[in-house]
Amino acid sequence: MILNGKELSEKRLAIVKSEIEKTDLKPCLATVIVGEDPASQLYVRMKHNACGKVGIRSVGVELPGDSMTEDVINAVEKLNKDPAVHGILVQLPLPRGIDTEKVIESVIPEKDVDGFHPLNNGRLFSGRPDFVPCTPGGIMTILREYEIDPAGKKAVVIGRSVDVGRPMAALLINADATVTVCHSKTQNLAEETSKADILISAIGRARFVGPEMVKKGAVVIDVGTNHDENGKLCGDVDFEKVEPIASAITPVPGGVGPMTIATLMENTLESARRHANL
Ligand SMILES: NC(=O)C1=CN([C@@H]2O[C@H](COP(=O)(O)OP(=O)(O)OC[C@H]3O[C@@H](n4cnc5c(N)ncnc54)[C@H](OP(=O)(O)O)[C@@H]3O)[C@@H](O)[C@H]2O)C=CC1
Ligand SMILES: Nc1nc(=O)c2c([nH]1)NC[C@@H]1CN(c3ccc(C(=O)N[C@@H](CCC(=O)O)C(=O)O)cc3)C=[N+]21
Ligand SMILES: [Mg+2]
Repeated sequence: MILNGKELSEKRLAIVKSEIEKTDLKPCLATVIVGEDPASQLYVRMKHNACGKVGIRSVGVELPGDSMTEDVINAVEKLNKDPAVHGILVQLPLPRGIDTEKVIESVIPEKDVDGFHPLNNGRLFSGRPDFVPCTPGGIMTILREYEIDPAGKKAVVIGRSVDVGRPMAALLINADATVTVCHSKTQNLAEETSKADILISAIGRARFVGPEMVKKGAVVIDVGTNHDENGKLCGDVDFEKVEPIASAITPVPGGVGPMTIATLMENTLESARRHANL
C-alpha cells in the first residue's frame, strides 16, 4: 500500500481552511529566511502558498546572507512582540557563521510552530508534547490516519538530527513503540533496520535504503528529499525495490513532504486559537 501524503495533506488543509472560516481568527505565519539558497526559497514559497490556500496570512522577512546572529535575533524579536503574528518559522539551514541554536532559542515558545525551541523539545521528550516539529508530527498523522498503531511495535529511525530524527524517536516512544535510533556511527545498520516493523529514514542519501535492509511487511516512511545523479527528486529509500516487500510505504515526492507543510498550517492555527483563548 502506498501512503498518500499528498492526498492526506489536501484533506488536512481543507479542515484547517474550514476551521478558520468558522471563526474570526486571523492566523498569521511569519517566515524568516537568511541568504539566497534556492532550495530554502522554494520551501518558503511552498509554505506561503499553503498559507494562501487555507486563509492563513503570511509575512516573509528576508535578510541578507551576510547577516550577523544578532541581526537575525532582532528580526525574530520584532515578530515575537507583534500581536498579529502567531507563528514564527526560521528557515533552516542558516548560513555558516550564524549561531543556529541562539536564533532558535530567540523564538518565543508560544510562537514556535516549528517545534524547534528547546522548551518544546524538552516537553516532547518528557512525554508532554506541545508544538511538535512538523515533519515527525506529519508522519504521526500519516500513521494515525492509515490506522498503523506503533504501540508495541519495533520502530527504527535512521538519523538523529534535532529537526527530524530525534523528535521522531520521541514521538514513537510516546506512542509506545520500542525505538532504536541509528546514525552514521551505527555498526551493522542493515541488521538493525531489518528488525523494524516501522522503519523511518531521515538521512539525506539518495536510494540508500535497499530491500536487504527491510523486513518483509514493514511500514517504510521516507523523509529524504534528495536529488539523484540525474537531478531527479528522490527519497532515501529505493522505492522500486522496497515497495514490493513493504506492507506500506511513503513515496517521494508525495509522501512526508506535503504533510510537513500541512502540519505547519495546523500548528499555526492552533497558536492563533490559543492567542484568542479559543
Ligand atoms: N520531507 C520533509 O518534510 C523533510 C525532509 N528532510 C530531508 O530529510 C533528510 C534528513 O534531514 P535532516 O535530518 O535535516 O538531515 P541531517 O543532515 O541534519 O541529519 C542526517 C542524519 O542522518 C545520519 N546519516 C547520514 N548518513 C548516514 C548513513 N550513511 N548511515 C546512517 N546514518 C546516516 C546522520 O548521522 P550523524 O548524526 O552521525 O551525522 C544524521 O543523524 C534530508 O534528505 C532532508 O532533505 C528534512 C526535513 C523535512
Ligand atoms: N525551519 C524549518 N522548518 C522546516 O520544516 C524545514 C526547514 N526549516 N528546512 C528545510 C526542511 C525541508 N522541508 C520540506 C518541506 C516540504 C517538502 C515537500 O513538500 N516536498 C515535496 C516535493 C517538493 C519539490 O518538488 O521539491 C514532496 O515531497 O512531495 C520537502 C521538505 C521543511 N524543512
Ligand atoms: Mg538538518
